[in-house]
Order: sequence, then C-alpha cells, then structure tokens
Amino acid sequence: MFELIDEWGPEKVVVVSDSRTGMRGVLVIDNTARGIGKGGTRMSPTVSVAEVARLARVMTWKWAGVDLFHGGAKAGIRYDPSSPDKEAVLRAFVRKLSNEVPREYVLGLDMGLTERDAAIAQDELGDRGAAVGTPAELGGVPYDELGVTGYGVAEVADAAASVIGLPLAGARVAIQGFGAVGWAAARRFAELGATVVAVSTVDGVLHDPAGLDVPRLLELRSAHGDGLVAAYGGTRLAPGEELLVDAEVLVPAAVQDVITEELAGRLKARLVVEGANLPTTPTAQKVLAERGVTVVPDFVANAGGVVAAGFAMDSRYSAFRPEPDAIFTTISTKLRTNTEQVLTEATRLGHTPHHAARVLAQDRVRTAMRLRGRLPT
Ligand SMILES: NC(=O)C1=CN([C@@H]2O[C@H](COP(=O)(O)OP(=O)(O)OC[C@H]3O[C@@H](n4cnc5c(N)ncnc54)[C@H](OP(=O)(O)O)[C@@H]3O)[C@@H](O)[C@H]2O)C=CC1
Ligand SMILES: O=C(O)CCC(=O)C(=O)O
Repeated sequence: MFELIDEWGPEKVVVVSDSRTGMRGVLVIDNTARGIGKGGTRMSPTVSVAEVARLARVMTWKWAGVDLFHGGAKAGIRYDPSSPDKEAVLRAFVRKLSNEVPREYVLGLDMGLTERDAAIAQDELGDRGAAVGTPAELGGVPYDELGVTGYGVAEVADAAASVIGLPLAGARVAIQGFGAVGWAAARRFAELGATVVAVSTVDGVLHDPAGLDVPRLLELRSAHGDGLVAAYGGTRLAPGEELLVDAEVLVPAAVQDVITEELAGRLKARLVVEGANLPTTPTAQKVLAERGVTVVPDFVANAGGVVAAGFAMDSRYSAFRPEPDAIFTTISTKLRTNTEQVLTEATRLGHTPHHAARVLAQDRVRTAMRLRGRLPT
C-alpha cells in the first residue's frame, strides 16, 4: 500500500471489514491542505483500495479546481449495490468509520449509492453531518436526483464546443452510462439543442443515428430503472460501441479507464467531456491530443457534484437549504469559466488539458500546504 503515497498523499487510508455482513470497505483521505476530506462513496462489487486512492486524488484536484475549501477523499465499499443486503452492509461500513465521520470525512454519492443510502448513513451515526446528498425531506441537497453533475457536464460541453468552433446545437452526442451523471447530461444536452444518438447501461447500448427520444428515455428510467434499455427497444450495439459511434461529442459517464490508448486512435468524436472520473488513460489522453481531439478533464467537467456537495456541506447543521436554482447557476458559471481557462491554458502551454488543469489545481494545493507548514523546509 505504501506505493500509493507520493508528495500529495494519501494522508490516511482506513480499511474496514465486517464478517457478519461480508462488508469490505476503504476510506482514503488524500490531501487536506485546503479542508477536510470530502468525496462521494462508491459501492461496487469490484472496487479496490487502489481505485479509491486514484479517485481520492481526483477529488483533491477537483476541489482545488473549483476553488472550494475541502480536501480530496473518497470511500469505497466492495459489494453489489443491487443486493438486498445493501442497507446492512452500508450500516456496517459507516459504523466502522465512526472515528473518522464526520470529523475527517463526510459521506456522499458516487456510483452505487443514492439519496436513500445517504439517509441511512446519516441515521447510522445519529449525526446530521455524517453524509451529504440526503433527501430534501431530511433537509439535504439531493444532488443526484437534481441531476447537477450531468447538467454541468453538458454546460461544459457547450463552453468547450464554443472554444473549438463546434456549434453544440445540432451536434451528435454519445453517452456511456445512464446513471445520475448520464441521464442528467442527456436531459441538458437535449435542452441545448444537441442530438443524443447513443446511451448505454450495463444492460446494453441504444443507438439511433437520427437521435434517441430523450424525454422517453428519462420516463423509462424513472419507471424501469435498469430495465430502461430493454423497455426502449430499437437498435442495440455491442457493449463499448457507444464510444465509437459517429458523434461529435462523447461523454463517458460510467467507469474508469474505458478510453484506452488503442481506442483513442479510433474515436470519431472531436470533443470528449469526461463525466466519469478517470475514464481516459494517460496514454490515451496523449493520443487524443495528437489527433486534435479536445478532452475536458474529469475534475473540470464533472465538478457540478462538488459544487452541490459544497452547498450541502455548508447547510448540514443549519435550517438553511440552498435553492436548486442557485446551485445550477453557480455550476454553470464556475464550470464554463474553468473550461475556457483550462483549454486556453492547454493551448498556450502546448500540453494536454489534463496537464493544464492539474497545474492550476496543484498550485492551489501546494500554496495551502506551504502556508500550513506541510512542505519540507
Ligand atoms: N454522482 C455524481 O454526482 C458524480 C459522479 N461522478 C462519476 O460519474 C460516474 C458515474 O457515476 P453515477 O452516474 O453517479 O453512477 P450511477 O451508479 O448512478 O450510474 C452508473 C451508470 O453507468 C452504467 N454503467 C456501469 N458500468 C458500465 C459500463 N461498463 N458500460 C456502460 N454503462 C455502465 C450503469 O448501468 P446500470 O444501471 O445498468 O448498472 C449506470 O447507468 C462515476 O465515474 C462517478 O465517479 C463524478 C462526479 C460526480
Ligand atoms: O463529494 C461528493 O459528495 C460528491 C462529488 C464526488 O464524489 C465526485 O465529484 O466524484
């Protein structure tokens, strides 16, 4: 595990397990120079310590990128989120972290967890501040139900499209993943006049070169959840083919490392907007840059979630609950500005947008580390 550590972190890794429920989980607190560890909590049957550490690092850059004062952290629970034992496993996980939550880490939403789970986490510690992303009825900010991250992803795509001279209205968009990020991105893309030609879930890939019916997809998702693909009907592609369809804009919004070096050589999109965390490998980023494909990095493009989580963190112990409109407006303004800045800086430096965005975020984190006396003298 020591090989996970570099000059930035992680500062703390807590591995927990529970024999009764079979729960195995990990909390990684990456860097707290700018504030306490914050990031969502993932539940997946395959999650690993290394994966959570990579995700926690993304959170360090993400908070710094939007200039909000929280540190990078992430938690992962290795379990199938569709299992009937989900609640017991989640409760066991939260209980084991009662030393860290909420003083050093506050749970939030990532793949596999919903607002209802955030409510359970809150309940388990009997503390209003244990989780964000809780339902509005509990005074929380239900940011996945609001669809803030996907909204931000489409806003970022619009800003990036303007920078590269691609009109988003009429552009074709392919989206991998139709969860909290994917569905909300599709909704906003449709509002902005783009044509969503492909969407996918684990169950399959829907494709219509003339454009899928987004309102119908959203209705079917509400009615059938994961059964959406079967319920929609129409043409299906093989898994992964959604990344390669004819579309100007590609939004990976599911899992990490799906755009490999080999695939990067074959992508047809001119613009990739990373809705997921870590969807493009570092070598693929270079290949895409060489091919003139613009990539907006995860910690810039999907930062809508942290903006909403930031509002939710502030309102945890008060009767004040931020209005969704204020959250959406802040996301649009902050993320559009950051996108333009990062793409302009990447051109100036002659480097990838990932590199340019990291330089900006690292400057802020390094400054905080220096001011706190955390750097070697
Ligand atoms: N929620 C948030 O606010 C934020 C999320 N992110 C990142 O966005 C990504 C998605 O998160 P989120 O939307 O919350 O997760 P959800 O669990 O809500 O949804 C994930 C979606 O991806 C689908 N999926 C999973 N694996 C694949 C695959 N191999 N191919 C195609 N589809 C797949 C799932 O299908 P099925 O339903 O069939 O399982 C589901 O539709 C993650 O990388 C997460 O870290 C980043 C910032 C904020
Ligand atoms: O911090 C959170 O609660 C949600 C945001 C998040 O996990 C992410 O951006 O990946």
